[in-house]
Amino acid sequence: MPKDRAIIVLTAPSGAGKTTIAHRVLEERPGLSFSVSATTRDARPDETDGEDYHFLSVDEFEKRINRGDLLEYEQVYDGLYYGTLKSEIAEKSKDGGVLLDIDVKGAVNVKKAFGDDALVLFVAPPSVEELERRLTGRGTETDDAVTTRLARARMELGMQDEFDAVVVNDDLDEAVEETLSYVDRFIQS
Ligand SMILES: Nc1nc2c(ncn2[C@@H]2O[C@H](COP(=O)(O)OP(=O)(O)O)[C@@H](O)[C@H]2O)c(=O)[nH]1
Ligand SMILES: Nc1ncnc2c1ncn2[C@@H]1O[C@H](COP(=O)(O)OP(=O)(O)O)[C@@H](O)[C@H]1O
Repeated sequence: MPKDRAIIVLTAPSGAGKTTIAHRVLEERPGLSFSVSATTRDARPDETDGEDYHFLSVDEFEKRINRGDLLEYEQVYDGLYYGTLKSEIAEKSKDGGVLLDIDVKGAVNVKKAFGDDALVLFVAPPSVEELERRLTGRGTETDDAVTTRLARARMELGMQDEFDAVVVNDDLDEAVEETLSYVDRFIQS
């Protein structure tokens, strides 16, 4: 029987490919909705406010924290805030399931909050060298930002055993198929 509430989390070091996989999963499973996080980082050229993120000022983000609007939040890089809005999860999790693309510490917190109602998949790069190539190739970060993300990635890769399953994103199509099979099994369980 399908679950009453389904929360699916893709987590990974920056550059491992979780956003790419998340977009593919949402195309393949239109019943799932995306949890649009709030952030204080600037939008990238290909991002849309309200679709990829809710882009907020620091002031506005801190007001939301104080109002208790956030399920979880982290200052992930350079003091930038990222967080999951409770309002994104409340309805979407019951209505076909919700997909979150969040950092590793946030994923641990979501698992603690939702237990068996949450499936947390860790997307791993095939190697740290390939992760660096992808981060550099994406061209959205300065060299300093790439260095910061790689340093954090080493810590995050050490946490992969804490999650429900690990998907190695080497061949993208295979990683998408594997993710879909975990998602389908979870939603039907
Ligand atoms: N804890 C938490 N992390 C988030 C949230 N939204 C995004 N992140 C994470 O913040 C990190 C930086 O995201 P972003 O700037 O989009 O960079 P990218 O992951 O390298 O594309 C990534 O690990 C995201 O998964 C959120 O709502 N909560
Ligand atoms: N399997 C893959 N093989 C090669 N490049 C990939 C693969 N998956 C993603 N990429 C590329 O790697 C970069 C980082 O992917 P992205 O989805 O933005 O990562 P994340 O959201 O985890 O930071 C992007 O340029 C993306 O096109």
